[in-house]
Formats: sequence, C-alpha cells, structure tokens
Amino acid sequence: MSEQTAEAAGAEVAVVEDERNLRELYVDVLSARGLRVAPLESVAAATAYLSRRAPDLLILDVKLGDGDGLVLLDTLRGQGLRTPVIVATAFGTVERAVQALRAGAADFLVKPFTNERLVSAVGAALESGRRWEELELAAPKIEEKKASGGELIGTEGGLKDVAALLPRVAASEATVLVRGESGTGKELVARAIHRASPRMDGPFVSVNCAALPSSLLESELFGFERGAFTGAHARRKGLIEAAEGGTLFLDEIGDMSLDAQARLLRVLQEREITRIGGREAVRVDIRVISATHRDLDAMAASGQFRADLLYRLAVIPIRLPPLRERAGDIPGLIDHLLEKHAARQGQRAPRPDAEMLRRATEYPWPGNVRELENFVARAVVLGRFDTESLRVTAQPTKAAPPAEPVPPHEEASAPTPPSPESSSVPTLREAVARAERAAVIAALKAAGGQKTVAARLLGVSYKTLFNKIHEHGIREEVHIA
Ligand SMILES: Nc1ncnc2c1ncn2[C@@H]1O[C@H](COP(=O)(O)OP(=O)(O)OP(=O)(O)O)[C@@H](O)[C@H]1O
Repeated sequence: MSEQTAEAAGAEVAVVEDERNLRELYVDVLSARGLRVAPLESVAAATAYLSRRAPDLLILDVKLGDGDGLVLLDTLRGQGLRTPVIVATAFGTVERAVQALRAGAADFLVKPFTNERLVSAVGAALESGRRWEELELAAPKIEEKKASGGELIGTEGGLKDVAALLPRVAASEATVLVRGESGTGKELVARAIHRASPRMDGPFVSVNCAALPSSLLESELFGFERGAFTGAHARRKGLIEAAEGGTLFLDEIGDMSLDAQARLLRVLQEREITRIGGREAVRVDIRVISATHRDLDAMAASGQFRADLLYRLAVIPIRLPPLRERAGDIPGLIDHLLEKHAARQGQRAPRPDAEMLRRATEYPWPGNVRELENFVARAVVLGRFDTESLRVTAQPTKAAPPAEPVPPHEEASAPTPPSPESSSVPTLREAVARAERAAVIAALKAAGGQKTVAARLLGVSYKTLFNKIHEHGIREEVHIA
C-alpha cells in the first residue's frame, strides 16, 4: 500500500466480521497502516453503523452469525451505498466470488489470507474509490458540440427508404430507435436526424451506455445532489440535463441496466428527472434517439429489457442493413470515403482497380462501414490498397467461425500478415489473439455477461475489456450465453 497509504492515511474502514480473533487482526493490521478501523460483529451492528456513517471502505464477511454478508451488500447497494466493499469468504469458490462481485464488491479475500494480501486489497479498493470519486466529480465529459457527421451514402438493402424517411422523422419529436450491426451507421443517422430537426441549434449529447459500469452510467445520465453518496461533494447535472433543447443519443441502449431503464422510462413518460439523492423533479426538454445492435425484442421477451421502455423508444424504428446485404453500395462508399480521408490527410487518394473492387464486394465486412472506412483510410496512408488483406481475411479460419467473426483489419494491419501457405501454423500474433479472445469469452460466460465482473476476473480494467470485446468482434450473445 506504499503509495496508496499516503492517499489512504486516515481513511475509515468498517469491518464486519463475527469472529473476534479475525476482527482484532483487521484492527491491528490496518490501524498500523494509519487507517481508522470500525470493528462490527454482525449484520445488525453494520446496519446501525452504516445508517449513521459512510466509511471509505467496507470489509464484509459472507457468513455472519445473524445473516449473509452478500444479502446485506445487495440491500446496501439497493439503498444507494457507494462505498467500495471487499468481501471476505472462507468459501473460496469462483461462484461465490463472482456472486460477490456481481453484488457490487470491489474485491474479495479468500480466507485464510496473508496480511500483505489484506493490505494490498484495501489499498487498491481505497484507491479505486478515490478514482471513482474523481471520475464522478470531474467536469462532466459531455459531448455537447453541435452534431457533425457525414452524408449517408448508399441505396441498397432498404437504405434508400431510410434516407427518404429522414426529413419527416427529423421534423417530428418522436423517439427513434436505430437498429443495426456495429459500424452500419447508426450514429451517423442519429446525427443526421438531429441536424435536420428543429433542435439543430441545441446540443447533441451522445452517451455510450455500454462504456460505463451501470452505477456510473446512472449518475452520468441523471446527475446527483451534494451528499448523494461518498464523494458527492457538489451537485452535478447529468447528461440528460445537458441535452436540454437538443437531442440525447443513447448508443448501445441494450446494455443499460434495468434500474437505469426504469429511470429512463420515467423521463420519457413525465419529461422530468430527479437527480440521484435528490427530491426535486427537474423538467427536461429533450428528444431521445437510441441505437442498438442487440435484439431488443428477444431481450424484452426474456425480461432483460423493459418492454414498456422499448415501445416508448421505438416510436420510429429504423433498421440499417449490414454492408454484406448491400454490396452494390460498396464502390460508391469507397469513392466517398477515399475523398473524405484524402482530404483529411492532405494526400492523394489511390485509384481503385477492378480486382480490388471485385474482392471488396465479395468480402463480408463483418465490421461493416467502419471496417471499410478503416481499410480506405489505411489505403490513403499507404498510397495503395491492401487488397491481399481482403483475400486472406475473407476466408475465416477454424478459430474464427462466421458466427463470431474477428474484425479482419486487426490482422490486416499486422506488420507481417500470415501467408496463405502457412495458414495451418498460426503466427505468434494470431495464437496470442486467439488465446486472448478465448479468455475474454470464458470470463464473460463465467460472469453471466456482466462486464464489470468479467473485467475483474481477467484482472483488467472495464475499459480494457470493453476494447477487447470490440477488437475481437465478440458478439453480445456470447456475453450472456
Ligand atoms: N451509409 C454510410 N455512408 C457514409 N458513411 C457511413 C455510412 N455508414 C457508416 N458510415 C461511417 O462509418 C463509420 C461508423 O458509423 P457509425 O459510428 O455511425 O456506426 P454505428 O452503427 O453507430 O457503430 P457502433 O454500433 O459500433 O457504434 C462512421 O465513420 C460513419 O461516418
């Protein structure tokens, strides 16, 4: 806890442990590091203590004389407790640990543990609590700029109808739900609607619901009042209020927790919000456009997404087709993207030849227009099309079945792409990528699809896991399978 001790000195740690010896051990070890320790022997004592005080860290035994620590943790989180929690358990199974992390624990200790393990877990949890506070209290990361965005190119697969519909959709105040695979242009469409709407001079606030753990997403969206939780030293407006007079774009809405969904439903019904920890309702004038690549109907049928919210979000549903369903649009898109990137990079665009166009239209583009755009941007930098990458990566290997394609541009951008002759022997880069992908999928499965939990199991940050999921093209079904 060396560096962290300085941060943590004087921090208050509440320890709920029914075994006296262990309680005393916590007090001895942690007080020696300059922490203030409140020993509590039961669920009842913990409940009474927490109703009066908000410690900086809570250490919670699972099996307590008068109850279950995880049930207590669940209740406390439900009541809005934001304090980081370490769960200590003698039942060192992965299931129990996963359960603890799912209930919102920052870490878990398997008994018996060493003093060093205790000290390092406490240091890290206090540090993460501090970082979390900083994150919460930092100036809001609001993307409040006017919506910029390109033209919607293409006509195939129903895109022509979408383009024809946009002006009417823009003129209305109706909520819009844009569905489509990743990279099909959902955000592009949302921005186009905003730009053509009477709200065009207002902000376009884009929020990626999958990029933040659910508790953070709620406070980002709804804001909070001073004292709503530890570290909420000042009132802060949320992103919904920041979108006042403009458009709120909720990307990856299928990743929103059920709690946040319930709050959002109230916003849509009543056009007002209540900040976290607040009582006063604040009126808001926003238009909501949301997007998802998930099957929200199936999620609603299985109770993972609120059906009543889905109806309200999808007053105007728009489906964007994957690029493989509109291969005829590919040459036009290539021209458009070449112009865009050549202008941006101040370079001359290479000219596409017939062979490249043939391969490009046959290639399935699992990353859709975004992948095509990366391919074109790379061509502008290189001064030539990396046609070979389309051929190599268009043939999925056994390790990357079509159901879960790995975005090929990752491999295509490798310094030494694998040669066709060596396809039975993976390069080290490929082998590492496969192992990494398998580990991410295994962790997501073990964590029941909860990314916060999976990230902890993998020993990486939430953001790293999020990036890896995208990098390896792991589909959402895998998360919850
Ligand atoms: N029809 C299109 N015409 C021109 N550019 C497009 C088109 N569709 C997508 N793009 C471009 O492709 C890139 C990805 O699009 P966008 O971010 O809108 O996709 P998305 O569906 O929101 O992706 P994700 O679900 O991963 O967030 C952007 O740079 C966008 O401008």
